[in-house]
Amino acid sequence: MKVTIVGAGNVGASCADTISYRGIASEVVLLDIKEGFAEGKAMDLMQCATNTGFNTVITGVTNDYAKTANSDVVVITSGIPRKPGMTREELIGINAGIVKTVADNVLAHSPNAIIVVVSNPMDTMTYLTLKATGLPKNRVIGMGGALDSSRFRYYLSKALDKPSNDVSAMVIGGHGDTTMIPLTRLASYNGIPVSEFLSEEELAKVAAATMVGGATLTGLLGTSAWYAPGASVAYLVDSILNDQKKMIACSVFVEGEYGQDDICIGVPCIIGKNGVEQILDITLNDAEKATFAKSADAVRNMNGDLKSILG
Ligand SMILES: NC(=O)C1=CN([C@@H]2O[C@H](COP(=O)(O)OP(=O)(O)OC[C@H]3O[C@@H](n4cnc5c(N)ncnc54)[C@H](O)[C@@H]3O)[C@@H](O)[C@H]2O)C=CC1
Ligand SMILES: O=C([O-])CC(=O)C(=O)O
Repeated sequence: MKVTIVGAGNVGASCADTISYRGIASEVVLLDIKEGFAEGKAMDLMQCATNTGFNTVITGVTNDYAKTANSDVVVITSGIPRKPGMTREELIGINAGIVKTVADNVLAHSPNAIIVVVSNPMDTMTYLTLKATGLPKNRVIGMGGALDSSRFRYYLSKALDKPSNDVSAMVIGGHGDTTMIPLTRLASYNGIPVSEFLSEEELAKVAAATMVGGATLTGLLGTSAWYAPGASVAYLVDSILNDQKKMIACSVFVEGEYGQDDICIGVPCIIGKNGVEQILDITLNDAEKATFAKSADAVRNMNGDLKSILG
């Protein structure tokens, strides 16, 4: 199975690292616009093979889309990341043009690929990719919920003082500092509601920390995070390539689910070889419904900024 990752920067390279280390794909092509950069990243990663014991072949190319031909999955991480103090939404001006061009280029060589959109603002870039390419909605998937949910589980595990992998929890809604919806009511510690162990106040703190999880890391690192984002993309790609049918919160095109239409927003999805195989339209309580509607309004509002590029 062949995966192309466009953008060999922090997230793209970290994703290639996890995909190869875990043997998720037999072939990974890293493509970047910066001369020699993807070639260097691929060479560095391939020199891990004997020490970590993987057999994936990673190739790096400078803007040569012919080398990406017949990819099963294409991951788009090209574009700029935010700096401390910025929102993801502020990246739209530069990233929209990059994402649209990249999506057109990859599809010219891999017409059957499933596209995973990572570049920010991710929900808007996912919508742009879907509308600009005309691909069926099952083949355009925005990655945000997998990462936000892993951060939610991390913060819950710290509050509970228990291992992250014993915590089950999900974040839906937009992938933004104010649009994310950590579903606290449904979070559990090995099947036991976390409200058995944590007060409402503690849970509110966990939810707030989750929502600004990306901003916190951007403040610490000077640019946005990459290890957990890369691993989250790899997790999603694994479910597609190996038809695992995992339930992952992804930004996908909704048509009536959660009372919304004509936006891409984070909802629980079954992810398999056909991409988005099902959207789980679960019952939210009144407060969650109101928060989801507000999140959807913000996401829809951002899509308005795409008018000039979508025509
Ligand atoms: N959806 C999510 O959960 C997450 C999204 N992101 C987003 O992912 C994007 C990438 O972040 P990083 O890897 O940290 O940035 P980075 O700056 O390390 O890497 C981006 C790469 O894209 C390349 N690039 C720019 N224009 C290109 C083009 N037209 N064609 C090919 N390559 C091109 C650059 O040369 C650079 O190497 C950012 O927009 C960031 O906000 C980052 C983390 C999580
Ligand atoms: O915070 C950012 O800008 C990058 C991102 O989307 C994340 O790490 O969640």
